[in-house]
Amino acid sequence: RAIDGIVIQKSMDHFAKPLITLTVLALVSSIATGFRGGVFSVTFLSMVYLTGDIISRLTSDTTQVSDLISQNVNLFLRSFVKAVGIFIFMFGMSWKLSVVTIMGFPYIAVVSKLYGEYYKKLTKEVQTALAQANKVAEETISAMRTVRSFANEDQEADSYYSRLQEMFVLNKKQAVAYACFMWSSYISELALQVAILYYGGHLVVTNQMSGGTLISFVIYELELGEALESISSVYTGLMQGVGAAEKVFEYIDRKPKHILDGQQAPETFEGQVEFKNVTFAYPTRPEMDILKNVSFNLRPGQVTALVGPSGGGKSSCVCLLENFYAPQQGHVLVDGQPVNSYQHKYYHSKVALVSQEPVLFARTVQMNISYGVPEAPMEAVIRAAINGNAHDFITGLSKGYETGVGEKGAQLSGGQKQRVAIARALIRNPRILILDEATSALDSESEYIVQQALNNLMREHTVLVIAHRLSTVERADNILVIDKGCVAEQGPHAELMARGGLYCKLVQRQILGTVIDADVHNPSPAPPWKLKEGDKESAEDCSDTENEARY
Ligand SMILES: Nc1ncnc2c1ncn2[C@@H]1O[C@H](COP(=O)(O)OP(=O)(O)OP(=O)(O)O)[C@@H](O)[C@H]1O
Repeated sequence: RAIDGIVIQKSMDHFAKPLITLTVLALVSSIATGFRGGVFSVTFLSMVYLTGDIISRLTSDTTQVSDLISQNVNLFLRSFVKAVGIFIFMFGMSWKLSVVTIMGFPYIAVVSKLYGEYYKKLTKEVQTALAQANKVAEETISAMRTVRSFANEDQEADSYYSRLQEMFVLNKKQAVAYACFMWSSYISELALQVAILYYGGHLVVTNQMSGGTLISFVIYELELGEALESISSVYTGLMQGVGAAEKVFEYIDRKPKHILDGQQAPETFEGQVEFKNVTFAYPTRPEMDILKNVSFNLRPGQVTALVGPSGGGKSSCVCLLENFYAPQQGHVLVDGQPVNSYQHKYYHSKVALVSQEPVLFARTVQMNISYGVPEAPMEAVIRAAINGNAHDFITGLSKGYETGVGEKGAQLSGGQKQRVAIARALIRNPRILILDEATSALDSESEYIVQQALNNLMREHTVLVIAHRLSTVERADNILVIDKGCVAEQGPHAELMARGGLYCKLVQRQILGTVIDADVHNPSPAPPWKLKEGDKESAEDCSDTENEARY
């Protein structure tokens, strides 16, 4: 109208009115722009806040989702609203020219759809390749000493490089797809402009349209082209975000196979454990039964030792008692109730595990001991450390209980880590204590002291010990020999020795090994654990070559 006002009517009045309208619209539009920016910032800040808890696990994917979506949804919405608005104006000006414009749309839509799908697929593949590359890097860095000690740096670097190469190939495909898409959208836009000018010129020449209207139409068409262009470029980013989001939601939507929804939290918890005809296979290998119809009892005040050949299923029994998995058949009962019927937090405040290779967290010693019970007072932390024979070495550290232990406890020695882990178990005063060769990394003096502390605990608690060193289990009230997923025999040490079965053979193997060791390397001192004469004899009695080979 402004153009027609000057070019055709040649009147300032006709020109001024649309100019005022333009000014008002510009003002309103700038306010709307500010509002849009503000609303988006707030919305996406809260989105990042919501994804914060999973960000550590899925850093790159979640960051990509929130970055790409926050940047692109904003632009996409603006361009979309703008394109629709412009189109309505164009239609109001000349439906004929608008029809010419629309004719180009199906082509643009089909190309965008195909491109979007392809780009999304590539993005998912890139995410997977990146995750694999990161896995290699993470594993190598966290196991740097192992890599060094085998001088395998080059192979690890090569393996990382080959994963990056895979990603690079995918990135190149993305770049080619983007180039083709851009090329086709520019061509289609250009073709559209030529068609509009050609047909519009014809309409003006035949007096079906004023020159000013054609100019406005062309200006709108340019704006429309700009809006469509930004929609298409944003579309790439959005598809990338959607691809990454699908991966993130795959994780979020994963349902745990073993659900921790137990509700029971009784006031008294005695710690009577019963494995009742338990058959168990790991979910990753469902066809292979690791435990077969296993039944046994653990009683409060008693120490039960699990022994047996490697791979027999001892740790798997611990996993079931810790409620990490559910058995396929049979029941794991504590005080007559299935372990999964107890409330998760409650159960693990009553059942504590000290594993063979305890994992500490990159926090202070005090935080590691009070892990899971952050409200525990300092006195309780110190008491637990004293009972675990860790107090002396902790007070000798530069910052005492405030000393950081490094990633996975790497700044402590094996024995120190184990003592902190024992203190971490003792602080909760558990009713059931599971010790997986818990004293294996200690020197004989520390072991003696820790053993004393554990002995005191053992009188009131249900204790399950997994031991390879038979000296550790000699004193147990009951010994369960687990072999190939079955309870091969059970009873106290003397009874099993007299029976002359598998246990006897295991003992005999160790005694002979130790005696030979002591003779060869260190003829004078006594072996690390004391043998009674009778044991040695009975052990020799049950020697047999087939079992020699197995154990
Ligand atoms: N997460 C797992 N997924 C699949 N199979 C597993 C898993 N963990 C252990 N196994 C298999 O279960 C069997 C029993 O393993 P388990 O760790 O219970 O034996 P173990 O008696 O404790 O052995 P060790 O004395 O060597 O520690 C082994 O054959 C092992 O390969």
